[in-house]
Amino acid sequence: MIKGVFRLKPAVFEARNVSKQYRSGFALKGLDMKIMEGDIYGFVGENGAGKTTLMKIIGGLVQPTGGGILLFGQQGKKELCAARRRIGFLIEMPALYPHMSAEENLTFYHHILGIRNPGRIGEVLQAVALTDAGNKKTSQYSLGMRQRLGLAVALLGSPELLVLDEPVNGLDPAGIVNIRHILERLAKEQGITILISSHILSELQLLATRYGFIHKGRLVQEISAGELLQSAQAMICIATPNAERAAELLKRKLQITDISFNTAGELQIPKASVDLELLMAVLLQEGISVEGFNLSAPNLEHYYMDLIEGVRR
Ligand SMILES: Nc1ncnc2c1ncn2[C@@H]1O[C@H](COP(=O)(O)OP(=O)(O)OP(=O)(O)O)[C@@H](O)[C@H]1O
Repeated sequence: MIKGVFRLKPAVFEARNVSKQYRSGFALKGLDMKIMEGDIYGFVGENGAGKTTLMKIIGGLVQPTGGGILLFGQQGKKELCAARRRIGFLIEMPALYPHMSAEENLTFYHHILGIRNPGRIGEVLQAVALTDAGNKKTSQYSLGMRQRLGLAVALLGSPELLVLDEPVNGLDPAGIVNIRHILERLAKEQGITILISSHILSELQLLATRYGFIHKGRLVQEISAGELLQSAQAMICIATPNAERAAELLKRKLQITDISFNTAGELQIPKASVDLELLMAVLLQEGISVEGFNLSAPNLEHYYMDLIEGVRR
């Protein structure tokens, strides 16, 4: 019998018990984390949780005060330096010369990075959908275009890993979707692994294949997109003009305690905590009219809020 060989993808990045202490206190506190080749790793945490600090440690811009990191399995000082050439960063926007075109700006970075392939500038402009605007002065670029140009700079060295700190921050909806499509293509067509932080969780959920939740400098949990979907977080949403009364009834008659209201004023109940037939029967019996009913898929935002609430308790 021929046995199939199941090969695990290698870790591209690993943090082992990483701490960073500033004078003001700890930014990272014994953080462990692993990004596997091919992951689009969504890095989620509130302001000040430590996301940028970790990204800066990956880039060598900040040194940890405890623990250490591995990049592509390498951990010596020299080896980490060499491994960083295989990574593209968009942590802070690279300086762009406003009076120069995108092509000229890229030529400048191309030179600084010592990249030999002259065709690379055209390739990265195409990858970020800026080919047609390549001759335009960057002073005339929108924020979304500038952000894509920043991504193009990060791509110049043909990285295997991209580290992106809130790349859609401040962009309009079209700009956000543009960036998502570009990143999806880079992951799918070029096999680039991506570490991306964002506060827009609904958007991040459309892109990421894995998530890491960081709270006060510690990684609280890692979960795959598949595990998120299988989590018990699917919600039943009920639209009724008598939402308050319905909630009170369901609490009293069915002992359902975790009822909330969404922004549309609908009742929200975790699917796992109800018997649907019984719930409908109670509402109808009590003369509560149900105008709409739907089941919302497990949602990254709910999952994260529940997780963090649990950690805070
Ligand atoms: N250079 C620094 N000197 C002192 N404290 C710092 C420095 N950089 C970051 N910090 C502190 O470390 C903590 C983590 O900051 P960090 O920027 O890594 O968080 P973050 O998760 O990226 O937050 P945000 O989502 O707001 O960008 C914060 O309390 C911050 O004030």
